[in-house]
Order: sequence, then structure tokens, then C-alpha cells
Amino acid sequence: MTAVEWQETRQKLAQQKRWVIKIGSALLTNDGRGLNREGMQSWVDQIAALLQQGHEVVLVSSGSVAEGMTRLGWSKRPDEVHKLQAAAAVGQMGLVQAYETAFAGHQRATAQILLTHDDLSDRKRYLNARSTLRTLLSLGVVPVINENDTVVTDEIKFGDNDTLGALVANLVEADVLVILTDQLGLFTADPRSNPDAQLIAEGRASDPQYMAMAGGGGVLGRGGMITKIRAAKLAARSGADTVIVGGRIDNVITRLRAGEVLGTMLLADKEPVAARKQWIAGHLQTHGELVLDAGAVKALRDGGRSLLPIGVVATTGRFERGQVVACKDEQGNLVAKGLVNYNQSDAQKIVRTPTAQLEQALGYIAEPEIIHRDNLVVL
Ligand SMILES: Nc1ncnc2c1ncn2[C@@H]1O[C@H](COP(=O)(O)OP(=O)(O)O)[C@@H](O)[C@H]1O
Ligand SMILES: N[C@@H](CCC(=O)OP(=O)(O)O)C(=O)O
Repeated sequence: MTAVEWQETRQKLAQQKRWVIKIGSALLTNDGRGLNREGMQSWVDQIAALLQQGHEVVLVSSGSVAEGMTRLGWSKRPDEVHKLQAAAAVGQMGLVQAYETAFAGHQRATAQILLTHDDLSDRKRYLNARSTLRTLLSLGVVPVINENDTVVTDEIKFGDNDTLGALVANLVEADVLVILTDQLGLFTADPRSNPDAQLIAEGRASDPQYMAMAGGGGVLGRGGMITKIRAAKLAARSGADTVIVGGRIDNVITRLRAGEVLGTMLLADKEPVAARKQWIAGHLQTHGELVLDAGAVKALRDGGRSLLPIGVVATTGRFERGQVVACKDEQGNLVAKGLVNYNQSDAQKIVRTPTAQLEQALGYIAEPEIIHRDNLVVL
């Protein structure tokens, strides 16, 4: 794209209706020195102005662990999970109080929503969360979302709120995901350790070079830039463009709304994937794996075909019919995710089996596909 085209894209993005704004731990808690109330007031004022202009905003806010640590007088982030969970529970009170007070000054109601990965991977709970969020938006309420740290364990947590922000963007079919962080945006290398690193103004979320630029995260936040780039890719699935930008920039949200060149804009360049497929792709944990031969990998990647048992060479894990499984190539690379038509023990019986011999192998006929293409997302 030419510079003029990028500028036009920026203007268009700024006018999109539905925004998810994610505020990271490092920014929100002034690098661990308690809640950045001044910053919070300023972001809330700017969000209130967006709402006034007819936008809808969902806020995804981190900071519960960091604020809990401050309230409990802890200077070092604990390693024990239950202590982190306790800190999150204490800190979440401070977070929602601060947001509620700040939004009340604009006569705006807020709603606290605490989500877990399980909530979004269970179809029924996912649909419930979606309708609640849609209802809140239609009422002009600002949902304030965080992970429900009290009940999550290592295996089932998002861990970083960048991923949560992206899944929320998918859930509400947001147009824009704004990730406010403690750096000006994505740099060619971590600016903390590379003073010569250059800020990237714009690009495509799918561009593989960005992952290589993203180093580790800070002490308070957990994700770093890698999770922000992954989030941009995830958000792109439902058509949302992402802006990674410095939350300390004066009037950052208002200026983005005015189309100013700030931070890093990562565009969603593909057609949005249907909501059901996004839900499948959004599963961070899968129940098991199917290993595919090279022909099956090609049929999925190039042909958009269903997965037939003949192309499956092995199965692992314990999965039931209807659960999400990962499809990998023989080198272990993730190729796709999908809703499987057979439980693991039956799937194992029909590996490498031609369609015509399925009944003989199983003693019954279910679907000829092990995963139907409507339930399959190639990654
Ligand atoms: N290429 C990069 N560009 C910008 N920041 C980077 C890059 N690579 C790593 N980082 C680090 O990521 C940090 C932001 O991530 P994190 O601490 O998780 O923040 P947040 O709490 O906002 O999610 C920055 O402070 C920076 O040190
Ligand atoms: N949910 C937790 C952790 C989330 C977190 O730190 O995320 P991030 O700001 O993306 O690094 C919290 O509110 O402290």
C-alpha cells in the first residue's frame, strides 16, 4: 500500500463502530506502584467521548494481580498459584471500583465480567457470554473484562490478557482491537534492550516477520509483544484490525479516533471466518490430536476439503465425539483444528481406512468424514 492508502485505512479504521480496548498490567499499575488512577481517569474520559460519538466499547483490563500485590504490601510477585489467585481477587476489587467511579462521572454504567478459557470453549457458555455482552452494549453499558483468576489453573488459563482481548474481539465481532501498553507500539526489537529499535507504523497481522521481533515480556505483565502479535492474528479472524499503542501517549484514544499515526496498526487482511469456525480456532486447549499424512495435509490446506479417515495415520489423547482436536502433520506442526466425529477409541480403529471399509472396521456407520470441512479450521 502507498503512504496515502495507509492513511486512508487509518481514517477508516478510526471510524469503525465497535472497539475492544485492552489495558495491560505494566501500564495500569505504573510498573507496580499501585493503580495509575490518573491514567485510568484519562482513558475513561476518552472512552466516554468515543461512546458519545456513537461507538461501542468493551474494556479488557489487566492489573488485578499487580493491584492485589500493592494492597497486600507484597513487593515480589509470588510464584505460588494460590497466592497469585488471592492477589487477583483482592486487586480486582480495586480495579472495578476505580473504573466504576471514573465512568460514573460520565453517567455511564459499567459491568464486571470475569471469564475463563472454559467459558469460551463450551459452546453454550460462549453463546451466553456473547448475548450478555451484546445486551450490555445495546444498553450503553461498558463491560470491563478480566480473566477469572480465582478459578483457573495453569492448564486452562489465558495467562495474558492480550489473548483474552482478541477472543473477546471475536466474541463481540469487534471492528477494532486497541492494545494499550507501556511501549509506543511494536518495535523492530525490544526497545528496553535495543535503543536503536525502530517503531513499526503499520503492517498486516499475518506477516510472519513480526513474531521474530517480539522478545519476552515485562515483570508485571506476562505476555510481552509476542502475545500482542498473536492477539492481532486471532482478532483478524473475525475481521478486527489491531492497534498496539502506548497508553501513556497524551489523549491516545482520542487521537487514534482522529486518524493520527500512532503506534502499530496491524490489519486483518483475510475475509472474516464464520463465528462458529472462530470459536473452534479460539480453543487454546484441544482434547487430543490426529496425525495426518502429507496428502491429507495438502487436501486441507489447498483444497479446503473435509478430513477423511484414510488420511489419518495416528491419534493421541482422549477425546469424545464433538470435541475440538488438533490436526498435526507427521513432523508435529499444527495444521488445523476441528470438531471430531468419532471418539478416540473409534477414531483409532479407522486410521488409514478407506471410506468404503468404515462400516466393516467399526460395526456401524457414522459420518464418512472424521472432521467435516464445516467444522474444520486450517491455521
Ligand atoms: N519488539 C518489541 N517492541 C516493543 N516491545 C517489546 C518488543 N519485544 C518485547 N517487548 C516488551 O514487551 C513489553 C510489553 O509487554 P508486557 O510487559 O506484557 O505489557 P502489558 O502488561 O502491557 O501486556 C514491553 O515493555 C517490552 O519490553
Ligand atoms: N488477569 C491477570 C493477569 C493478566 C495480565 O497481566 O495480562 P497482560 O497485561 O496482558 O500481561 C491480572 O489482571 O493481573
